[in-house]
Parts: sequence; structure tokens; C-alpha cells
Amino acid sequence: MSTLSLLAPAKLNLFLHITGQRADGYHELQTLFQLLDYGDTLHFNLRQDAQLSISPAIAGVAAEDNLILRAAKLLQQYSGCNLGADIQIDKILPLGGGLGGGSSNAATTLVGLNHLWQLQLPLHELAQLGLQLGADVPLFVEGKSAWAEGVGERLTALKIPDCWYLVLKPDCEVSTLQIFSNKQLTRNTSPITIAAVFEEGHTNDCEPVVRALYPEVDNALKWLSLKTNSRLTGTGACVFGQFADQASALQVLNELPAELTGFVAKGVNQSPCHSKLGL
Ligand SMILES: C[C@](O)(CO)[C@H](O)COP(=O)(O)OP(=O)(O)OC[C@H]1O[C@@H](n2ccc(N)nc2=O)[C@H](O)[C@@H]1O
Ligand SMILES: Nc1ncnc2c1ncn2[C@@H]1O[C@H](COP(=O)(O)OP(=O)(O)OP(=O)(O)O)[C@@H](O)[C@H]1O
Repeated sequence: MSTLSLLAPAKLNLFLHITGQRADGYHELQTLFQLLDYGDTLHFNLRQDAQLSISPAIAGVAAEDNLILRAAKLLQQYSGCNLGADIQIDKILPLGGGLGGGSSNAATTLVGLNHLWQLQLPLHELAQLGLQLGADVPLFVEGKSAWAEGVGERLTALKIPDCWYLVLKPDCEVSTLQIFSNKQLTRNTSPITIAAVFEEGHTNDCEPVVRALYPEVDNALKWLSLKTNSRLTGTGACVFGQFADQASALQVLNELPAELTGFVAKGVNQSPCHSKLGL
């Protein structure tokens, strides 16, 4: 096999609690990660030399900073593999959206090249390797909707009941670092047990800070909460509502005011990337 196309799916944080902060500044989280059947598509073409390329460029991201190239280089170094790849991306996930796009791109690169280069590294080893690229990379490498603790890397796969989501993209980009550095951020939510995961009432501790700093996010949440329960994902900027079926979600999408865009996606318990590779 010399070519491979794989989805790099988005995730939603169905809730996000911040329970503490580590000595290195990173925050301890408890969250429920829901994978979606919607995301970027990566096309890999095998090269017999060790060259790596990515196209098209992502606006505002230098090639050497692109998480796809960083993941590919990391895997080459780690495995000692001397094969390469030309990688193309159909990018539809917004940057700074809280949908985990960059982390998902990195994870799909690790999983895709592991397959194309026939390295046969187990997923848990790729997940550990990927953590240095982003806190959400292990989730996308493992490829299962999950309960997460630590900085998001201690994962327990969970079956989330089938449902559909309307995701709104406010016209702004939120920096994860800016939100985690904010003095007003709640950092001492009491930990819950895994048994309480599906109880109502869990929220996103980043939401008040993001709403105060970004009126676009505040407006999107206000609009969506008139239709259904609405919440921020990650550190934003995207917000979402949950629906029992596709038609109900599409109906609300059709009513969006002109200043908002969005999409409807199905929640999945396994990443479409992993389903395609039979993982
Ligand atoms: C908040 C989440 O979206 C939840 O899914 C993710 O944990 C964020 O993951 P991410 O965008 O991959 O974030 P990273 O690139 O790893 O971190 C960006 C910056 O946010 C801060 N950060 C991130 C994650 C975390 N648990 N605590 C932090 O304090 C750190 O200062 C870090 O330098
Ligand atoms: N391939 C890539 N796709 C997206 N962003 C990338 C990529 N490579 C590097 N980046 C950088 O990573 C930053 C975060 O991107 P990402 O799309 O993961 O944000 P996010 O959706 O807020 O993620 P999260 O939910 O993990 O906080 C971008 O602003 C960009 O500078």
C-alpha cells in the first residue's frame, strides 16, 4: 500500500472540570471526550526517501510548527524509519476552536504513518509519544470516546449513548494558553467519580472566563440556549448543543442568524480513522 486517506475527527468536551494545577503550571482536568464523525481529512502518499511534506499550508502556521510535520518527524526519529511521506490536508476544523483539530491532525499522522510505514507500534506507545505534541493527542491516538483525568491523558473508554450535535463557530479564535493563564479561572472544582459522569449538571469551568473575554462566544451561547442546553467545548471558541436525532439538529442549524456558522455531526464511540484501519 502506498496511499492512505484518513479522517482526523473533532472532539467535544461534554463537560470540563478543572480540579487543580500541577507544579509545572499544567492544569488537572476531569472531562468527558466525545468524538465526532466530522473532521479534517489527511491524504498520505508514501515516499521511499525520508522526505516529508505537507500541503496546502495552514494560514498563520509555519510549516515547521505544523503539528502534522512535527508528528511525522517525531515518529521517524523514534522508530528510526527511513521512509517519508507527502501529506495533503483538507482542513475544515477551525483553529482555536476547542475541537482539538491540531491534536487530531497530529494523532492521525502518527496512526496513519505507523500503518503506511508498517512500524506496528501499539496505540498506547504512540499515545505516550504524542503527548509531547499536545494534551489531547493521546485521546485521538487511542481513538475512543473517553472519560479523562490528568491533563487529559489518563483515559478510560466509555460508551456514550448515540446522539447528534449542532456545533457553532463564533467568529473568533481562543488561545488555550490565554484561558489557562487567566486569574479568574476556577481551578478548584471538587473531583467527581467516574460513576457520576452521566449525571446532569456538570459544566465547563472555562466558560465564564471565555464568555467575559469573547462577546462572540457569549452571543452564540445565548442564542443556542434558547433552543437547547448549550455548552463551550474545551477552551472554546466553539459551542454546542445535543440532540436526539439529526433532523432536530439540522432544523436549528437552518435557523442560524447570519453572523453564526456551524455544522451538525454525529457522536461516535470509535474514531472513523480507527474504524477504517480495523483498529
Ligand atoms: C482544554 C482542552 O481542550 C481539553 O480538551 C485541552 O486540554 C487543551 O489541549 P491543547 O490545545 O492540546 O493544549 P496544549 O497545546 O497542550 O497546551 C497549551 C497551553 O495551555 C496550558 N494548559 C493546557 C492543558 C492543560 N491541561 N493545562 C494547561 O495549563 C499550558 O500552558 C499549555 O502550554
Ligand atoms: N495541523 C494543525 N492544525 C491546527 N492547528 C495547528 C496545526 N499545527 C499547528 N497548529 C497550531 O495549534 C493551535 C491550536 O490548534 P487547534 O486547532 O488544536 O486548537 P483547538 O481546537 O483550540 O484545540 P484544543 O481543543 O485542543 O484546545 C493553532 O492555533 C495553530 O497555531
